[in-house]
Amino acid sequence: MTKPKVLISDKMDPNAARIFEERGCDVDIITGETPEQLIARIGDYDGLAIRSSTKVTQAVLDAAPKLKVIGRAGIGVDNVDIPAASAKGVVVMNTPFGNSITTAEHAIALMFALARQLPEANAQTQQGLWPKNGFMGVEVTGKTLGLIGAGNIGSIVASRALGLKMKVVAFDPFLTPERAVEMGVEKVDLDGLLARADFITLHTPLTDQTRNILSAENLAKTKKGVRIINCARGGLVDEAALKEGLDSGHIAGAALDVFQTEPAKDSPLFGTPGFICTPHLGASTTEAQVNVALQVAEQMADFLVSGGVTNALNMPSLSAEEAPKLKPYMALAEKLGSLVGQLTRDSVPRISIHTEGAATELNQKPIVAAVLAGFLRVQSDTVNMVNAPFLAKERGLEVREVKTEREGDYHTLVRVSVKTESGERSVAGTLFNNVEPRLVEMFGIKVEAELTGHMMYIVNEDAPGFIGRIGTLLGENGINIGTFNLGRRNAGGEAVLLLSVDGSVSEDVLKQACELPGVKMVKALSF
Ligand SMILES: NC(=O)c1ccc[n+]([C@@H]2O[C@H](COP(=O)([O-])OP(=O)(O)OC[C@H]3O[C@@H](n4cnc5c(N)ncnc54)[C@H](O)[C@@H]3O)[C@@H](O)[C@H]2O)c1
Ligand SMILES: O=C(O)[C@H](O)COP(=O)(O)O
Repeated sequence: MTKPKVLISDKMDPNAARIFEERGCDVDIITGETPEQLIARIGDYDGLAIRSSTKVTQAVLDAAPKLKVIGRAGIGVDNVDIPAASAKGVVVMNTPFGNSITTAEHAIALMFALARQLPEANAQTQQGLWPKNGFMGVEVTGKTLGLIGAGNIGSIVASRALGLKMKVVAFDPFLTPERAVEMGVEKVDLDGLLARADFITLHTPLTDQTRNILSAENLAKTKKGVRIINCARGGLVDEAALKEGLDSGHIAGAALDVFQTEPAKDSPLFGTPGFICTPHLGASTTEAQVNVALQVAEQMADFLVSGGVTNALNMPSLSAEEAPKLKPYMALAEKLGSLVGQLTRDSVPRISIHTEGAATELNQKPIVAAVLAGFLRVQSDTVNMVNAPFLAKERGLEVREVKTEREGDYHTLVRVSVKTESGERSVAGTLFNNVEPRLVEMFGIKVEAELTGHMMYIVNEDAPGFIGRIGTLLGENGINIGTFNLGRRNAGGEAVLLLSVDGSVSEDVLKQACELPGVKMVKALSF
C-alpha cells in the first residue's frame, strides 16, 4: 500500500514530522512558499499540516485532488476556507486545547505589561535614562477584568485573574449561568462589561457577530482609563477607534497580539503612547508548540492511516477506538443509502435513519453521514462523508435520526427510509458477526443479500418458471451469476430478486429482462 503523503507548510515543532513518519506517512516540510508555489505543489499530497501563515483558499483546494485532510496545529482556522474544503470532501481539524494555557498566559503577561508600562520602562532604562519618576502604574488586585468570550482560553484567563484577586465579569452569549458560577465569574451583558471593566480582554473567534465588537461606539462606553488586551483575532477591535481613544486619553493602554492585517508591518498605532504589541506570539511557547505539533500529527496520521477523526470542524468525531466498531456500520449505512438512492427517482424531501438494538449504542453521526454519502453519491461521485451533510442541507433534504434501543428480529439494525411523492419506502440491514453488512429488508419485503459489486434488482410476479427464464437469459448473454437472493410479499404476490453478477449488465440485457413474462421492473445497481 502506498503511504499517505503529508506536506507541512508552516514552521512547526519537529515532533510533527517525527510522528507522521512513525505512523506510516511520508512527510515533506516546505515552509514560506507563495500561494502560487503552494498551488503548484499541493496536488501530490493527501494531508496538509499548517499553522496560521498558510492560507488554504478555494484555489489551493481546486489544485489538490488527492487532499483528504487539513490539520491546523493551533486553534484558529480563519486561514482555511472551510466551506470550500467541505464541498470538496476535505476534513479540516484543529488542536483546540494545545496552546490555550500559553495564550491565556500571554494575555495575563500583556495585562501586567500595560499596568506597569513594562516595555517603555525597559526601553528607556536601557537607553540610560533611569526614568524612575516617569512610570506610575496601577495594581491589578481588586480591579475588574472584563472577559469577552469565556471559552477555553477565556476561562483560563479568568482563573488566573481570580488568583490575582481581580473581579471577573464575562460577556459570552453561550455562557450558561451554571458555568459562570463554576468559573467564579459574573455573567453580564456587553454594555454592563464595558461600563464596569478596568481591563478588557478578548477571547472570541472572529465571526460576523464578533467583528468590531470593540467598535468606536462600544469603546466610547468604556470606563475612562480602561486598558484593553486582544490576544484572540485582529478585527475584533476597531484599530482606528483604539488609536483615537489612546490619543484622547480615554483609553489608558492597549495591547495587541493580533492585528486586522497580518503581518502588521506598519500601523497608525505604532508609537502611540500607551500602546504595546507582539507579533501574534500568543501560542509561541515551547510547550504549546510541542503540544499542537504532536496533536495535529497524531490526528492527521490517525485519519489517513486508520480513519479515526478527532477535532474535525466539518465532520463528526470518530476516535481510533470507535473507528473499528463503527467502520462496518458505516459500510452498511453507505450501502443502504446508496441502494435507496439508486432506486428512488422521485424527489426526496426527507430521509430518516433509524437504528435499532446494538447500533443505538454507537455514535450516530458517522452512521448518518455515511447514509447521506451513499444516498447523494448517486447524484455526484465527489460526495463523501465530509460533504454529504452539507450537500443535504444545501438541497433542503430533511434528515431525521431515530433510535430504538430494544432489539427487534436482529441484534442490530440500520433502516433508511425516504419520503417521496408516492409515500415512505425503506430498506434495512444488519451486520453478520458484527462485521459483514447484509441487507435484510427492502421496501417491506424480507430479502437477505450482500450488497456488492454489480447487481440486478428485479421486481416480478411470484410465479413458477421465472427463475429459470432469468437464469437462461443471463447465461445466453454470457453473464455469470454470483449470488441469487429472493424475497416476496406473499405467495403469488410481488416478489423481488437481487442478484450479483460478474461484470456490468448492458442496457440491452436489462431491456430483455424487462420483457420477460411477469417482470414489473429491472434495474442495474452497483456498490
Ligand atoms: N494569539 C494567538 O496566538 C492565539 C492562540 C490561540 C487562540 N487564539 C484565538 O483565541 C480565540 C479564543 O480561542 P478559544 O480556544 O478560547 O476558543 P473557544 O471556542 O474555546 O472560545 C470562544 C468563546 O467565544 C464565545 N463567543 C462566540 N461568539 C461570541 C460573541 N458574539 N460574543 C461573546 N463571546 C462569543 C464562545 O461562546 C466561546 O465561549 C480564538 O479566536 C483563537 O483563534 C489566538
Ligand atoms: O489560533 C491559534 O492557534 C493562534 O492564533 C496561533 O497561531 P500560530 O500557530 O500561527 O502561532
